[in-house]
This record gives sequence, C-alpha cells and structure tokens, in this order.
Amino acid sequence: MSPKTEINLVIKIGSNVLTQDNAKPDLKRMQELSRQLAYLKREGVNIVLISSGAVAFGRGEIALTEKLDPVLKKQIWASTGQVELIKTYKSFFAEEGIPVAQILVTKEDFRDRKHFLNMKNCIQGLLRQGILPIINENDTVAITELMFTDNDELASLTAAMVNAHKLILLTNVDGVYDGPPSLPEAKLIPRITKDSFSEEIQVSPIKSAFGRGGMLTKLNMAKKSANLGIEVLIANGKRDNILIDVLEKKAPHTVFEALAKKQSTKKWLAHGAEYYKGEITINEGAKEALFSEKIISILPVGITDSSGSFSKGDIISIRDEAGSKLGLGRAEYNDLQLKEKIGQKNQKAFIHYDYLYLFQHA
Ligand SMILES: Nc1ncnc2c1ncn2[C@@H]1O[C@H](COP(=O)(O)OP(=O)(O)O)[C@@H](O)[C@H]1O
Ligand SMILES: N[C@@H](CCC(=O)OP(=O)(O)O)C(=O)O
Repeated sequence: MSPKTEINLVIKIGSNVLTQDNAKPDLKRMQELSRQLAYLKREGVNIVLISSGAVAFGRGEIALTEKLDPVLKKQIWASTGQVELIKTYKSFFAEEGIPVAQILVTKEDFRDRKHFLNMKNCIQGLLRQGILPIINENDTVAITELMFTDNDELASLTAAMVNAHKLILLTNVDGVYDGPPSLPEAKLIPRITKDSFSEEIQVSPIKSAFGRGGMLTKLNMAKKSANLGIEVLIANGKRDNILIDVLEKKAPHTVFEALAKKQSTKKWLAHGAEYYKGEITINEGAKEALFSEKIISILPVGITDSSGSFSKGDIISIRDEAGSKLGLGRAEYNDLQLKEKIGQKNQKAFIHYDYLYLFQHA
C-alpha cells in the first residue's frame, strides 16, 4: 500500500522504554518496537515518531567523571547520544526497508509560524516519500526557557501540527493509575472522558530513572490533545507487541476520549499559551462581542494597548483591561503597524476570526 499523505499516528517513546535497569540502551526492545512500527507503516498507517533517549544513550557511551556543570553534562550526553540513537534506529529500520529522517526542534520552532510551517511541510514531504520522521528535542540549544517540559509536550504539539488521529505515549507503566503505581492498591484508569478531565488524579512527582516530566505532563498533554480532537493512548512500551496490541485494545492502557476535532490553525493556536510573541489588551465592548454568539474578528478600534515585538503570522495573547487572559490569535500585521492603528476605526482586522482561539473559561 502506498503511503497516504494524511497522517494518522504520532507515537512517542520515553527514555525508560529504551533503557535497561542497568542504564544501558535496551536494543532488543528498540528493535522490537521498530518491527511493529514498520508493520504499521506497511499497513498504510502514516507514522511520526517522537523518540527520547539521547541523554540515556550518551550516558551509556561517554563517561563524564569530572565535576561538570549539569547543563553541560546533559548537552554532551544528548549531542553524542543522539548520534547513537538515530544510528540504531536507522539500522533497525533498514532491516525493514524503511528510510528514516532526523528532526531536532526547540520550543521556538512551534512559536514562529514560519518555522512551524517549514517543519510541517518537511514532515509531510518525508511521509509522502515513505520515510519515517524521528523527532527529538534539540537538547544542545534547548536549555532553560527554550526547553519543552518534556517530550510528551513535544509529542502533543506535533500531533496537533500534523492533524493526527491518535497519539500514543509509550512509557514504562500501563497507563495512568488512580494513585502512585508503586502502591499495591493503585488501579489503572482505563478511560478518561471529558467529564473526568477535571477530576483530581493523584499523580506523584516520582519519575522513572530517566524520565523528565513524569506522569503529570503526560496527563496534562493528553487532556490538551483530547480537547483538540486527538485520541490519546498511554501504554507500556516495555510490553512485547504493545503497539499492535494497544491499537487492537488487547493490552492494558489508558485512553483519553477525543472531543470534536478543531480546525488545524486553531489547534496550533490552542497550544500557543506559552508561545506567544506579543500581547494586546481589548476594551469591554470588544470583549463582549468576542464572547457573544456573533462571529467576529478583532479590529484595532477595540484594542487599547499592545506589547512585544512580533511579525505577521505570530501568536498573540489577548487580555481584557483587568489583565485576564482571554485567548490567542494570529497577528495579521506586525507590532509597528498595529501601534499606528490602535483605537482607530475602519482599519483591517488585527486578528481574523479563523485565527482566533478563545479560552473556554473566559
Ligand atoms: N498516577 C500515576 N500513574 C502512572 N504513573 C505515575 C503516576 N504517578 C507517577 N507516575 C510515574 O510516572 C512515570 C512515567 O513518567 P516518566 O518517568 O516521565 O516516563 P517517560 O520516560 O516514559 O516519559 C512512571 O514510571 C511512574 O512511576
Ligand atoms: N530529549 C531528551 C528526552 C527528554 C524527555 O522528555 O524524556 P522522557 O521524559 O523520557 O520522554 C533525550 O532524548 O534524552
């Protein structure tokens, strides 16, 4: 079957899945997962893989005995380990006749509309050629404020970007438990629906040996993706044949029920809470109109202030005069052009309705 241009599945593999208890890479597990991914690809499923593991692979290869700065240590392990990680995937997928591509990204690439579209076009191009894109965070440049919370956030952003039907997060537990999974009384939650989104699930801050964000980011990101219309499955990547079994509902997992699908630009915006480049304040009249039944765009006449340096196409945060965040939108022109038009009538919309995402609680 030839690859479809429409993407179906984003799969994220956590560091712990690819690592043994003795901290060495688990090559057998990696080969087994590659075999399953290859099988799904041959079945005509388009796959984008998000793989952690660079730091874990680097740590297994390079002994850093000196008392190095922890950030530098991580950069050294990530940059050396990424080579090994991709080399290993390349050899396993070569056995299956599937070429692979490496894509390394930072948070900034999801903030900048141009970078975002370049990434999206590249991924679609790779898929059309039957190539498997393997994405990881660019840990060499992404330090402190440039970092994703972890690769679960990157996976959720990628799923929204490529309009995925499903997102599978593979970790080292069977899914989300109703308490710390180390406790014998903790039970696996098989299904999380919109009604249970707000229920408190006791997620302990404990992470597995090499995990970064823990179950809490998985939970938050899964809810975010489900809200955008993407079904999310969290399952145990340490189980044999897990990808096939979980898709056939034969293996334990937690599923997050998808709500109605949102238009892809709105998905990009919905993820923009931390990625905006500028802010505008709108007056009471504009706020009222925005939350009425009417479909409206934001015009300069309703804007009272703007801040930040932004270009056409960047994400803008929208606030009311009390400072409450109302939503996000895409700028139709840059900050200097907006400054000239603020408060004026008969000016071109600054945020068009099609590129406007309002927070539900506002
Ligand atoms: N309520 C919970 N349900 C499931 N796992 C939990 C829960 N609370 C904490 N965890 C921990 O989260 C870990 C998975 O997150 P993480 O270490 O970031 O994995 P990964 O490397 O796959 O991203 C599990 O190993 C588990 O110990
Ligand atoms: N980019 C890092 C992974 C960071 C991360 O989020 O790890 P994980 O929590 O295991 O998904 C690496 O490849 O080591």
